[in-house]
Amino acid sequence: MTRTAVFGSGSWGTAFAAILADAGGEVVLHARRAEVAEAINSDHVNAAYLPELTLPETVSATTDPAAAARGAEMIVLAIPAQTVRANLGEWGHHLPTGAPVVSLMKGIELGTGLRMSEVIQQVADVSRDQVVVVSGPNLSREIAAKQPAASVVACSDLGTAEQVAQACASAYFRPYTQTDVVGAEVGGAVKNVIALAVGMAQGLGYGDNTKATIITRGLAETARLGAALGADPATLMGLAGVGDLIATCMSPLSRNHSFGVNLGQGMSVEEVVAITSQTAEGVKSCRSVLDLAATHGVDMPICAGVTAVVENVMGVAELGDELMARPHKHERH
Ligand SMILES: NC(=O)c1ccc[n+]([C@@H]2O[C@H](COP(=O)([O-])OP(=O)(O)OC[C@H]3O[C@@H](n4cnc5c(N)ncnc54)[C@H](O)[C@@H]3O)[C@@H](O)[C@H]2O)c1
Ligand SMILES: O=P(O)(O)OC[C@H](O)CO
Repeated sequence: MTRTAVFGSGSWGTAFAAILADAGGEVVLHARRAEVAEAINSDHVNAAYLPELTLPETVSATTDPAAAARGAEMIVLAIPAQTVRANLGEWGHHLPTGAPVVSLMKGIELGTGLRMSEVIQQVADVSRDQVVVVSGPNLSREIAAKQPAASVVACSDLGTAEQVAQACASAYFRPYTQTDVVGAEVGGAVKNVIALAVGMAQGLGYGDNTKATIITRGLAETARLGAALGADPATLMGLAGVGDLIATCMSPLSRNHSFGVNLGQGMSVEEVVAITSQTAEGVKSCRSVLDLAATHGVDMPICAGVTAVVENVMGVAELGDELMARPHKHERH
């Protein structure tokens, strides 16, 4: 039985803890708030994030990072992308030497342009072959309801990817191993930005042609950035690319999609931030994706427009006009 410490007891950390337990593992969740840990231990429920999910008995929780990490054979990180560096700085020294460190985050670090696996390697002092990325169409509430889903488990070392895949394989969660970590992370980070754009279009009242256009051209932007960073194009046609893009852009359960809908319906960025209690990664990562693209000379007009809206330098309606007025070009470019 694999013993795993999951850091971050929000929506995805909690749902992923259930996956690991349903796959036969023992899980300790690290929670920042004592009341969250107490409710998980006494009632087996994380009411603040996933009230409908009853956690298996083999999931417990603690607010003590050292206790969570003690004896863990695997570490899972399910925290906001922009706080990973600070969080690891705080408790990363408790992580056991040699254990795989699994990143569930979908974002690019602001200021450095680093992918989450790169931040983890830098701050937690772990090797590239030890860092694993899990990414795919995995809306936490559907997973919590045990609806069938699949995901990519990517690591430069295939053996480590297989070990993590084994630990999370269950009747409702099907992992596919990969060695293309870059592709998995680029797909996960960019789809959040594209989902904001699709949400904005929906909020403005536009229908499926517009949404399909944004998704498809969003995939083209993702593929261009992936190619510049050395990703395998096939990864972006898979679960961590097009699969996650479809789920996030189409689902009312997506926080990024919903954030965009609210903007499209006329709320200001500040108003939507004020009513958003969970992490909508695209709001921060639009800037870091765009900066990363600029560093590599990659054109990402949808991401640029979303960033301009999020940074309050362009209105939502203007974004559509700008994109439609761009010079015509060959579809492949
Ligand atoms: N929810 C999903 O469906 C889902 C699915 C796949 C991937 N992800 C990714 O997983 C990551 C975590 O997402 P989530 O949905 O669990 O987020 P969430 O907002 O539901 O939970 C975030 C968790 O991180 C903790 N945290 C630790 N340090 C924090 C800090 N400094 N500030 C704020 N919170 C802090 C919070 O207490 C909370 O437990 C994101 O990168 C997200 O894109 C989410
Ligand atoms: O709710 P979102 O927008 O963070 O999306 C959740 C997952 O990443 C979907 O795979």
